[in-house]
Amino acid sequence: MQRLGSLKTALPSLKLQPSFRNPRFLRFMASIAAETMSSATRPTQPSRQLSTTSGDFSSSNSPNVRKYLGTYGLTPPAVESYEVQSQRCLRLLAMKTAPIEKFQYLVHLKATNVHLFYRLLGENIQDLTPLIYTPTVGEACVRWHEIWTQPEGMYLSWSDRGNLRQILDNWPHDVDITVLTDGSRILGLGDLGVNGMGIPVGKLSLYTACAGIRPDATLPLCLDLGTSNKALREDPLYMGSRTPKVSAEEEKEFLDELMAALTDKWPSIVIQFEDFKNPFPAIERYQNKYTMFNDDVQGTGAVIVGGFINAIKASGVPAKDHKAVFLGAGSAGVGVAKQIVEYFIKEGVPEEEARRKFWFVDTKGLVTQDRGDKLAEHKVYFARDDNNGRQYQSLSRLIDYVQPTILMGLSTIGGAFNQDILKKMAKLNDRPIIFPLSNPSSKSECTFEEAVLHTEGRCLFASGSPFPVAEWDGKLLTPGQGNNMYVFPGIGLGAIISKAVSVTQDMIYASAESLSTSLNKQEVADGWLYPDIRRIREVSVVVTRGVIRAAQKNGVDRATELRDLTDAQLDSYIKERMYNPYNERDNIGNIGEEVNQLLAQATGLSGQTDGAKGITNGVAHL
Ligand SMILES: NC(=O)c1ccc[n+]([C@@H]2O[C@H](COP(=O)([O-])OP(=O)(O)OC[C@H]3O[C@@H](n4cnc5c(N)ncnc54)[C@H](O)[C@@H]3O)[C@@H](O)[C@H]2O)c1
Ligand SMILES: O=C(O)C[C@H](O)C(=O)O
Ligand SMILES: [Mg+2]
Repeated sequence: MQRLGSLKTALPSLKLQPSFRNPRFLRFMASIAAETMSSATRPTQPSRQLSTTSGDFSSSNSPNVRKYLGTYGLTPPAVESYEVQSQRCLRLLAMKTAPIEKFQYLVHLKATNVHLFYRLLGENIQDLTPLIYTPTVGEACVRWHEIWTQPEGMYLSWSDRGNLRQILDNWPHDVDITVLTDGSRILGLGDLGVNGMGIPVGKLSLYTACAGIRPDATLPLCLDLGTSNKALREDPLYMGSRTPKVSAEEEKEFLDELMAALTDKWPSIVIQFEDFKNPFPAIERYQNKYTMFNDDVQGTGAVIVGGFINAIKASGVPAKDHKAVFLGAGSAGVGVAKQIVEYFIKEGVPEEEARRKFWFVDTKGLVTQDRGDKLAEHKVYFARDDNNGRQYQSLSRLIDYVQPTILMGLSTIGGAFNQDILKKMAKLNDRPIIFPLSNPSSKSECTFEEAVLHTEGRCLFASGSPFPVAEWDGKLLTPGQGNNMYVFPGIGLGAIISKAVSVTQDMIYASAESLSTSLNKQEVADGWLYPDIRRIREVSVVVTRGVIRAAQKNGVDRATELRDLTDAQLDSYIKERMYNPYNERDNIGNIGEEVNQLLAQATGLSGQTDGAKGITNGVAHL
């Protein structure tokens, strides 16, 4: 094994860039971070009113503090309130026309002023989420090698095996949660190699925005195990290894080492698998040994069950009478169906009967036991044996044969639910359940507008990517967004707070049930399947509580002292632990101490306090 010293010089350093070692630059950055902190002094949510306070001695970015820092004169004279800074950001965003430009601006904002970024995101979650996450993150990943400006996470290559534990020491913060991808199935866009880093970065921003996990306690992690994407391998700007993807067996070896290394370095770490092209059954291999879950399989299953419970109620058809056709039999499709089976069982339907409510279609047509190919292991459970030797290649003919109440799309085939298919579903059902779940928007099996039009406004709809409201018969209809962002933040936070040794299936199922109960009266009255995304922090508290209770029931919680709390007490406990960019200042103490900490931290001259962490995060992520 290579010694750490030589390894560090051999690897691209994840530590501060050279400019960070320049004391003047550091002071300058410290002043920007202080600017962030100064706008974090309000204990309550900011008013919308603009104010332009200047010379405020109590502000940590006041002229006096600037003098103290030696940065007086290096920033424009005004001491700006958060509202003014926020107005500028929103204007800058509005000036940019293409979503990818807006994405780039937000990346820059997060890197230079992290607390401002999270306030802006929190206050504009509905508008900004599609820019930092699905669907824009899809385009960002496709073009990652062209638009990349600064490191935002950690990369581990196949050639690093044997040394993974030491490399983790290069990460400058303590980590509560990591999102890990090998880039091999980025949304429905295929293998994008290390360009896939956009996904862990985006998901972890949502962990912070939706569930209040501190930004500096998150680790975006991208595995560089080669890529099957030849065009990327040959692109001069590609930043990963230019080798074909390693085999499934090799990837397993690599992940075995990585899982052990991550958990050795940060014993309570929660590890979320994301956008893997299902190389091997990782959940079965790791779920009892580490605190891990696969968001695409388990998170998606949970979020769909959450909305599905409400769709079933609204459909007027009893659970036992539903039949589902799934286009796409990959990890997400099968993950969703397995959790719906669990729901049916809880509703009193025997497992065998529940299993037989599903008809899966993949590239070869209906998944049957006798179609003559060797089925991938995960498809076997749902393979039909009652097709009397008939193989269905066309979705349309399968719908005629099955007469389903539910149509789900996890196929990555944009537009697959065409007019013919949607009209058939409308003819068969009063309230057809139509869930086109593939991402990003270009891969969605249909749009909301199409679903509304061809079902005459009767569909119960949820998509993976966001769609605008649509009008039918003079009424504005709102689409549900069945995206796992409703559950993974709460699953992660629940596992962190309960210090769970593993993420059990009951914890995942609890996230679905909690989500389904989190709609308020108005949302229920309006027939929504999911709560308003603007309430996501409240919803995440409910989901987190459900996940913690399930961890306690399963006895996998290490924070056993939480067992005695009432639900109300547990909610308060959760909320108190959520990162809140408005309260950052509260952690800091007096300004002189804050500045000392900041400079000490930025120059690496002393240890850090919790308060300083918030500031250094603003600095170190530049
Ligand atoms: N809504 C959400 O929150 C959410 C969550 C997870 C995944 N997804 C989306 O689901 C999609 C699939 O993800 P996955 O992990 O299952 O991928 P996957 O690659 O494992 O599975 C894709 C499946 O689609 C099938 N397929 C491909 N072309 C087809 C065709 N022409 N006809 C029929 N079937 C076809 C494949 O055979 C495979 O079974 C992706 O677009 C992903 O973005 C959405
Ligand atoms: O990333 C998303 O938006 C959802 C899901 O994890 C996916 O892979 O599509
Ligand atoms: Mg995913």
